[in-house]
Amino acid sequence: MSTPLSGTSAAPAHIPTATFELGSYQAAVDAQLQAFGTQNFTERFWQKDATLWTQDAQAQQSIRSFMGWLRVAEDLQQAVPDLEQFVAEVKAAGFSHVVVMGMGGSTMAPIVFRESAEQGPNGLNMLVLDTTDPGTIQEIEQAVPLAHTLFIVASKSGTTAEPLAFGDYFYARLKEIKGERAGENFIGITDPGTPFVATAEKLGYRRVFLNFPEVGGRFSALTYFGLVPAALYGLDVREILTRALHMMRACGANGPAENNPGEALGVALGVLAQAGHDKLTLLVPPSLSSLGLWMEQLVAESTGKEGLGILPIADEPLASADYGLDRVFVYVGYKGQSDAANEQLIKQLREKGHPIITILMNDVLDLGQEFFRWEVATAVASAVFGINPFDQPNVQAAKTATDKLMKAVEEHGELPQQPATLAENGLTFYASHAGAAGSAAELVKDFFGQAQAGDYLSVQAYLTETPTVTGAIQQIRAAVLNSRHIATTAGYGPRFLHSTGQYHKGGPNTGLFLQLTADNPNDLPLPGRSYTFGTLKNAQAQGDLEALHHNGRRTLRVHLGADAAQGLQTLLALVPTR
Ligand SMILES: O=P(O)(O)OC[C@H]1O[C@](O)(CO)[C@@H](O)[C@@H]1O
Repeated sequence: MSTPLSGTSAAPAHIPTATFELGSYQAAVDAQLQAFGTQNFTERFWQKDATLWTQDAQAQQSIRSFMGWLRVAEDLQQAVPDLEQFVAEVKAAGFSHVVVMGMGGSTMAPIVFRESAEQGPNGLNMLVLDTTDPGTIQEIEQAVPLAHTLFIVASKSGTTAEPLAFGDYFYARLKEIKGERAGENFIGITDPGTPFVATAEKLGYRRVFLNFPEVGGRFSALTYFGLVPAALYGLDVREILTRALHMMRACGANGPAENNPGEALGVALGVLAQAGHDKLTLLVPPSLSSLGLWMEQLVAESTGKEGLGILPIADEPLASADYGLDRVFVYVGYKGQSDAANEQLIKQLREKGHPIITILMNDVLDLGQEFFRWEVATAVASAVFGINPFDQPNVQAAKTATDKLMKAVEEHGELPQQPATLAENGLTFYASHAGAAGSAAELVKDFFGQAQAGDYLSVQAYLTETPTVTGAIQQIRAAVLNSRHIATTAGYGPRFLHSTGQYHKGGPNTGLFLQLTADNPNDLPLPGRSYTFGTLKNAQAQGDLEALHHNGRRTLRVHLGADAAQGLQTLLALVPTR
């Protein structure tokens, strides 16, 4: 890559346009592009030359074995007739609904497809389950006609606790209805040879799609993990893949350097992050509001390690005052479609001199192209940092802590209790840095008072997702953004553990973590286990808190009591607004 990048990229007409307004950082970005050109970066990238990322021999081996995503869209194109036939078979069998069950990369693309695109005329109603929260599981159970619902257990490793638990739960429910024929309502997506393949066969699953071992979870949007659900939802997967292949060629070794959309984006993001602009603030029209979930997982879990990283900031309320200087704003929207609120904001950001990148898609099927562009960009930004984008070392720490806690539950019947810092008005507080706070108001004030320029707030909600709860969390974010001027993120647990969770523990120590928990009034038993979904969720929260402490992070857990919405209002009243 040798041609300097500036202004609008001269990509072929069928590629969504990208515009870079990088101001004083343009020179550094151009210099990095020049350096990559001298190193023959593009060709080596496509040849899976792991020395582009690291000099560590073991890490190089792992990198080489996880670059199958580069060409996997070609394999999937061959599989389209089979996918179409499978959808026809499922419809002929009388299914009307599909529930996709999995974590992180195994469900993020289906969430984006479902939230961003209309259900196709021949599609099934689709829901996604990616939480151990018993309230949400019950909602899903009540929202679908069980006998006419196809359940997808999606797990690359075939060992992740959550999807296996979801599968067991719904299989037991189906067994009550269909007896030995329960397996007809289940399919699996997993890698060849995982323990789950044997389980699925034993239980008589309708089908198991064997995925590609050389594709990691967060790079799997354009594999069976993204495309089986997309096809069942009635989307034109052939067209999604055709467009992904356009992007693949534009990012390919033989394309002209200035037209390489993935490298252009990756170099810009990498260089900006190194210069302190490490909060990738995503702006989207309402119809693309879930894109941030997918991007968080891809970018944060890939880059957030060794004290480095890029943190996506998704769905943030608008700031009433100036943003900090740690931001790069990325707008992803549609060509020719007005988006007045974001246009107005971008105008102000431009006047203030913030770096801004704008990507305009033609329609929703261009997501196929964007998935590929962002995958390349993430790998390229990681090369700028010199880190392995394909591992997630710190996710395991939280999982291990949770496993240990679950063992204690099996032995003693309950989770070990944590000593509280203080309790007031129905809320219980557990602070990592308690100081001398004598009241809840002081404690909360002290917690947010730690915020410095460049820090971020992470609200971690192990709660049932509802509009009211989300609204209250957004109010907390707005108060902190406007009073402390730091970037704010929010995620429902345990979903975010498989996404931004890596960055929280492995990235820079700039996070303030507000963990929210509540009672589980309508808990659900887990078939074959001595514990409930609620206990598992509590152990995941506690395990992650331990992992955060182990990494010296600043945390405040607030247990909201029996009524999460009510508890959030009480907490909100304590959050400083100035
Ligand atoms: O598909 P699996 O193996 O169940 O893993 C789910 C998710 O968990 C992680 O391995 C770790 O969070 C993600 O990278 C992955 O997408």
